Amino acid sequence: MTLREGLPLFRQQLTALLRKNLLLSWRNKRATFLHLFSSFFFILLIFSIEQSTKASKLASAQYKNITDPKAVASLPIPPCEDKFYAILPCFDFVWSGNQSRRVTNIVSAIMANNPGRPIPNNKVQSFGKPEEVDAWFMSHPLQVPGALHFVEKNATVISYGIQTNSSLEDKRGGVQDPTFSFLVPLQIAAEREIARSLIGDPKFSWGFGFKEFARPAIGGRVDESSGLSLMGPVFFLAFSMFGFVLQLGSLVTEKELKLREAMTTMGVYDSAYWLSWLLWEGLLTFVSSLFLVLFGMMFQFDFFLKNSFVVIFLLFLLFQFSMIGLAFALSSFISKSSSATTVGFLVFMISFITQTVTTLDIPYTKSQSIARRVVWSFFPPNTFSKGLNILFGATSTSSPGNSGISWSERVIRQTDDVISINEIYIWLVGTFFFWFALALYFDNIIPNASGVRKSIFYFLKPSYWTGKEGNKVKEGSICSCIGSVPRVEHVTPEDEDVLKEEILVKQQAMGGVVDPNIAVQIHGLAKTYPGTTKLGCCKRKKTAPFHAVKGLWMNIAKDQLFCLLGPNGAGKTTTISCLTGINPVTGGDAIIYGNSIRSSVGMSNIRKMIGVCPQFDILWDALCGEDHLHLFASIKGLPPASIKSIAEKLLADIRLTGAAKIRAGSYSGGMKRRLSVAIALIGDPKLVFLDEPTTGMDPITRRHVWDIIQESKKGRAIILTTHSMEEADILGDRIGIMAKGRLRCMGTSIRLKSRFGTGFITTVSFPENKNDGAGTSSEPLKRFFKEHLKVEPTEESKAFMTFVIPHDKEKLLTGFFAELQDRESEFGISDIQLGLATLEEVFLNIARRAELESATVEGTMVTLELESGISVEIPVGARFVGIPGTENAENPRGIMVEVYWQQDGSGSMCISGHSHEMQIPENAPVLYEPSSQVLGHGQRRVRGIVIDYESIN
Ligand SMILES: Nc1ncnc2c1ncn2[C@@H]1O[C@H](COP(=O)(O)OP(=O)(O)OP(=O)(O)O)[C@@H](O)[C@H]1O
Repeated sequence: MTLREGLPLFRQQLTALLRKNLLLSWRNKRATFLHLFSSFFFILLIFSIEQSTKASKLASAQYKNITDPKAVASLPIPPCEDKFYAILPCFDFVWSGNQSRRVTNIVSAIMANNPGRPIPNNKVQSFGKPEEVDAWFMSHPLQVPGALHFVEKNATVISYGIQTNSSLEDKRGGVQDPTFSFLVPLQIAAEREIARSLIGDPKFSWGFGFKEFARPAIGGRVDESSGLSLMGPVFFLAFSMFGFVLQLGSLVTEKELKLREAMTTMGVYDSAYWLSWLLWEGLLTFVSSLFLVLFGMMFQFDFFLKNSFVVIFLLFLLFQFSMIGLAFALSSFISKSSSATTVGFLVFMISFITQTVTTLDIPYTKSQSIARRVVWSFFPPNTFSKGLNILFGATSTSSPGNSGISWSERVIRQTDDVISINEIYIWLVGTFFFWFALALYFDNIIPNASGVRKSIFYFLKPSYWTGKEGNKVKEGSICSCIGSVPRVEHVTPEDEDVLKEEILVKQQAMGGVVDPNIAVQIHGLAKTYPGTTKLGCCKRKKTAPFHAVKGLWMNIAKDQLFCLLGPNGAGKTTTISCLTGINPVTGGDAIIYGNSIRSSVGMSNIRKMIGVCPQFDILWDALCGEDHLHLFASIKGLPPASIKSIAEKLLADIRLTGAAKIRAGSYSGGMKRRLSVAIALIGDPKLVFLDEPTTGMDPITRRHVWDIIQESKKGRAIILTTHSMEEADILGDRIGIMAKGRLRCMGTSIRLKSRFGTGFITTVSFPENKNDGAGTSSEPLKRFFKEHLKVEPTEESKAFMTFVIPHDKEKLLTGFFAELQDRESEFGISDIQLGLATLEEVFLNIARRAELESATVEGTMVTLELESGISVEIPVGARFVGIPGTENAENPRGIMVEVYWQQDGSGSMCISGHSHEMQIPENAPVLYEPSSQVLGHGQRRVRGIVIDYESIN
């Protein structure tokens, strides 16, 4: 099948990615709805607040037309608590002139004759001079609304003065005018009592009336946009945060779940990836901005009605666009999608603070330097709030004209302004490009989910632009110092088949021989994860380099399934990651269908011909099985007309037709694995990597997937890793076992079993009614095995006895078993079974040897508890262990035991038991002898000697 390339592939990928974004938004309806329509709720909220404020204002006299003012005849001195802002305890008034008896009497009369409410003594404070009152005011602010100052000039003249706070005070829609609330009542009272005192008639009185002007409502009408202008900037910012956080979350999720990496492995163009997000978010932003302006107009806000529609719409649209750029840039620094909301909230808080500053016109005034304005404007919420300021100012009832800003007026700077709406547009577009460019840069230099990044000056290298040189990527964060990576020491393989393969590959590589039957040729592939030194604030964290793969040499033929086995941490996944370009190699190379994995051109060719089923399912929870296959098929470049039928066939093959339209998030583990296998097989790839494809599957499904894999072998090479020996046995044409980063053996299943298995396993069964047990009557049978084959039973019970017969006895087996069969009744045998060792045994043997190899270097010991009660320290993986101190005349070299090993749940080697004690043969070489027998705290503990018994047996 011809896959699409170049521009047609770019277009196809872009369409598929846009469709994916559409589906994700559609399936995440609640979030998308909020993104698009939250403006309605914000506008409704502002409208409601404004309406209630307006209603309370209209209830106050200030906002009413006074056509027929009422006269007030009596204005008593009010209690000080009536003052809007009074600090308690307070005084109704204070006075000075208390050295005059006459004045004191006048004040007493003012208090006693206050209409409707005689003033008690504790509500009045007296002083000698006005200066003393001023001094008292300084230390008692807001404790009194007014003061009277009396001077008795002579017997017929008493002068007085009044002090009140002259500012008008507003409280909950009411207005308190100090003149009429406090000044006039004090004046009336003072004049009344002075007159009575001078005239000498305590009943003297006169008529008084006070009437305010008939007037229209103060300010004409309530400013309808006051609520919007106050709260709008914050609300609009909060509204734009929905899109910001959702965008950030989507990008980080794709990175965190390695979905982005999976698409890259499938060959997605970075340009298509970014453009798809940009177009989709741009569309959502366009619609949400449009709705915001329409809702604003619907609620009849002057701001939306008087300013030009296009002017407002563009401000919201460009602001949200520049926030998309900022979200793209920040996404590179976040590795967990759960952090997106936190980052969004942080950006909102910062924006809120800077917006408040911008509302005060800082730094957009002539007194501020241009540099400060430029720096300030790089943060989009700042220019946005300046734009809102200008537009609110243009429609405020307090501004002359208040007719808003038309399209043609956008270029005009308003009086005292240093920036016009048009310049704000330019800033928003500029900052979008600035943040977007930074996003692309950060995307390349910040390590991806596999810890891989480009050099910080990658864009300065011509090879980046021409794509001709190596696929140069680095590992580790940009803040960590990576030490020099030590070379992997070349070790000649112990296994003759591995050595033969290495020599062959080297010869082919040197001679430039390209065998047409070879799909993958691996040349000394090595991978070392660099040790890093992270400089924290308090300490330095250092990790040593780790050699995960230490030089692999092998050929993988076309039409062959190569099965890579190995314990946890053997380096299987790392090998696959290197071959698929996810991780850069440290040494060596691999040629896949003639393309080097070290070249970026080679890698992009390789991506077109491989399929990968990663170890962990990389799927979108919200997309269904069918969506995944359509998306990856499009990314691969399959002709659009064929995608539907190919997806249907693959779904049928993996038995997911019924679940094709169900979201992958609700699939079982096995269903997800099957979908991952199907994704790997899309587009008929020439090389398929299957990393533990059947993990988590039930036995029936597993067999079915084996059938699929078996069928897919035709015409392609498959590299499969697994922990299931049965799977390897059934599927693997060739099996390689890796341990500790090295290939330990390779060959067909039979070859491995015969070379690395302990030999032939014979199980002899006894009839059920045999009542004298395995004791005495089994002795002749044991003797028969011992005499002919020199083997003892490894397991025995009433029902059966198992013997392991070494390979070197193979020639004797025909005669031996013929005689055994003839003497069945003599030995009381009911059945005899003979088989080769299992692959599991081979695997354990190889893993054990690898453990022993590193344990002897690193000194990793475990304790073996012998049945005799002795504890022996032995290296992990040691099979035959001699016990020091057991030497005597009968056993000149002492005794030894065979240690049985198995893997625990985490894949580590642990002791499962040991054999009977036996004599160490004279000719058995010592493989490893510990340097000291004395261990910690002076306590004597025995350290076992590792005997190479296998070499003589
Ligand atoms: N990014 C990394 N940095 C440092 N060490 C790593 C990194 N990735 C893997 N390793 C180490 O490399 C070794 C090989 O890992 P790898 O995943 O290839 O093993 P594996 O054979 O696939 O094991 P499993 O069967 O558990 O998947 C392990 O010891 C692992 O801890």
